[in-house]
Amino acid sequence: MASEVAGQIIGGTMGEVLIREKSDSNIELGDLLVTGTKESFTILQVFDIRYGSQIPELTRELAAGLILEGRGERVNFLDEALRNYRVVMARPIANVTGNTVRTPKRLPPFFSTVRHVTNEDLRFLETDPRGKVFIGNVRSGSKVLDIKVHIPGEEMFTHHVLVAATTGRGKSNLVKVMLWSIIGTGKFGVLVLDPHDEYYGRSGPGLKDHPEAKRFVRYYSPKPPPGQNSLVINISSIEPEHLEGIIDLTDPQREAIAIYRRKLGNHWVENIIKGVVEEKVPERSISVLQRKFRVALGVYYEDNQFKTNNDTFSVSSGASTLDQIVSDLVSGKVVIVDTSRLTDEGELLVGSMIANKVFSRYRDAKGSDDFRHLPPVSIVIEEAPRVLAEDKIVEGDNIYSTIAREGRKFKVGLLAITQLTSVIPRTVLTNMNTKIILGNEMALERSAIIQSAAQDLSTEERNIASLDKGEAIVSSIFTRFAVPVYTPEFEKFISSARNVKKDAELVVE
Ligand SMILES: Nc1ncnc2c1ncn2[C@@H]1O[C@H](COP(=O)(O)OP(=O)(O)OP(=O)(O)O)[C@@H](O)[C@H]1O
Repeated sequence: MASEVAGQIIGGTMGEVLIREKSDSNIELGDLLVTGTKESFTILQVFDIRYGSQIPELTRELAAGLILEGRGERVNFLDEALRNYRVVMARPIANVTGNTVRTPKRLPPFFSTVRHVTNEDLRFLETDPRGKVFIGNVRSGSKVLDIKVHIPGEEMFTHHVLVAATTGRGKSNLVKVMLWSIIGTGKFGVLVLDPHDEYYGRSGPGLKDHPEAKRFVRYYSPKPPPGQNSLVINISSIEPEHLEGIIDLTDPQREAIAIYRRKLGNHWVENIIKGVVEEKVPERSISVLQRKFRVALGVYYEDNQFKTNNDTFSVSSGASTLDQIVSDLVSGKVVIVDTSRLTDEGELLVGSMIANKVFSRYRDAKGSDDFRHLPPVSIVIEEAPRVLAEDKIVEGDNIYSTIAREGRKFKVGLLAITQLTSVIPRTVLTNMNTKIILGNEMALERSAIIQSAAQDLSTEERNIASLDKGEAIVSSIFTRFAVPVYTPEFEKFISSARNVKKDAELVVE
């Protein structure tokens, strides 16, 4: 990228510095510009561009008319580049002196020149990647720089992450790249509830292709490939609280459940499904619960036997699956649970059961020596409003909202992926301290994200609307400013990552 002059500051305010663009410098929306010296400079980000002209509008209109009507082949303006130009609006986002980065509180000198950012300017963003999660390369507009952005994993995971974008902008791709970068470290347990079965890579590239996958990736599926694990969960592991905020229940149904649980212990679900009548429980409640369990668990009782339509919930096997998953997480593995054959409720219930178990394991250990050695656990949940939307939380706290609120204390976090941010309550959103914002054409969604971001993104509206696949803005309390990044396409990323020796990636400033 050229380091020559790209423009000159001609006025403005702290929130909107006006720059006249040099005619050939091709400044784009989202570009990072720099003003100052090598040792001490300000980075500005472009958020809008407009035309400027020295020629009165009426004259321009007349000239255009002459050209358009075929009478002005020779009409042109004296010193075209001097008289017509573009004015760029940019916002100072960081003051950099050596390795110290500050939020700008002063305007750059009036009339100073600006240039495009270079790799050298951003070296301060490169840190030792150990214990950190790779998000992508710094981006200036649509130009990708050779600077990798890593965020400290423990802090990021336990303070929750929100990945927001409309469909097809690369949310899953980004999360796959992030997870790839931590596999093999053993420092984090990550549970991926995968409703589209797209993380492991059953029939294409995926996390299974990581060189350390054998030791650090576990795949649970109703139809596991050789060497992986069956996702079979015994229904006797279900506790009434696992259903909260996941299956809609009325008060009489809750009471019925409490009676079955008290009288029949772990066999309560099985007996409801079987239709065993309990005193004081209206038959209607039982039949409604049977129907709800049939939808959520896929288990029903017919011809004197239990039947299942998804092979995941079982009456006879799978008693140790949850413990196995928790033990995988606690030993720093990425656990992918293929929930593609389950209904929404079934998937959320599986997640709720695992999350509950992890959460109580960590809560019980809190304060002990054991706790210090437990790795942080992050739970990746696609279409997060299914459990975090306002109405889901009002109905009754579910484990996901509990984790969003207090998981940090216990080293358990959420990585929530969503197309809809606006339906998630502000209290939950503000707890999500890293937001990775990909393209979004819906104004309402952009504004929900902007309002809850860690940095002031009020000028980013247009940028967010114009982001292409893989382009994102990372707003986090762990970055000094909202960093524009490009996350590579997973397939390309892993083929280059496999060619680079791990150590060679280690760039220490
Ligand atoms: N950084 C990228 N560069 C190029 N192509 C990409 C990039 N990220 C994603 N893609 C491609 O875009 C498509 C959609 O990506 P992805 O599934 O990650 O999006 P998504 O936002 O998760 O979509 P959905 O909401 O439907 O789950 C995929 O075909 C993927 O290969």
